[in-house]
Amino acid sequence: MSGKRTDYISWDEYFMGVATLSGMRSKDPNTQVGACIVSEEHKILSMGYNGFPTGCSDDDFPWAREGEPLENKYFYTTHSELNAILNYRGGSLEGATMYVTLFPCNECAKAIIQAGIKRLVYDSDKYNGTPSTIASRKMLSAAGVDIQKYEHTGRTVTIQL
Ligand SMILES: O=c1ccn([C@H]2C[C@H](O)[C@@H](COP(=O)(O)O)O2)c(=O)[nH]1
Ligand SMILES: [Zn+2]
Repeated sequence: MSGKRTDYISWDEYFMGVATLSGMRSKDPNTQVGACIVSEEHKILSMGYNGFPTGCSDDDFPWAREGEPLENKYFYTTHSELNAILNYRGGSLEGATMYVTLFPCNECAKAIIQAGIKRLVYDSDKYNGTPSTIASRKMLSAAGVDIQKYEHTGRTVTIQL
C-alpha cells in the first residue's frame, strides 16, 4: 500500500461531528446543542454545549419548558455557543469559524459577533422563522458574518465507546 487513504472525513464533517459529539453532553431533554470553534488554520479552539452554569446542579435546576419563568429552564441555561466562547482561554477569536448544531438565537448571535467570529456553519434550523432567529440572522448578516448551512454528506460514523 503506497498511496494515502482517500475516504478520510472532510474538515466540515470533522468539525460538525465534534460539535455534534459535544452536544451529546447536554442534559436538556428536548434540545441538545453543540458548538465547536475553529481557527483559520483548522485548529479547534473551543467547544461547548447547552447546560446550566457551573455550580447550578443539573438535578436541582428545572429542565421543563413550560410553567413559571423561575420554574422552567430558560432563565438558567447557558447556550452552547456562549459556552464555547466563554470556554476559550486563549485570547482572541477574531476570524474564527463556529460550527453549531442549531442555528443561533439572537443572544448567541450578539456574542458571536462581539467575539469576532467571522463564519458560522449550522446544521438544524428548527426555529427558523421565529423572532429570535430572524433577529439573529439580521444581526449576523449586518455584521458580515458568513452564514452557511451544513450540507450533510450522508456518511455515517460509528464510534464504539
Ligand atoms: O442559540 C441557541 C438556542 C438554544 N439553545 C439551547 C437552549 C435550550 O437548552 C435549548 C432549547 O430548548 P427548547 O426546548 O428547544 O426550547 O437549546 C442553545 O444552546 N443555543
Ligand atoms: Zn442562543
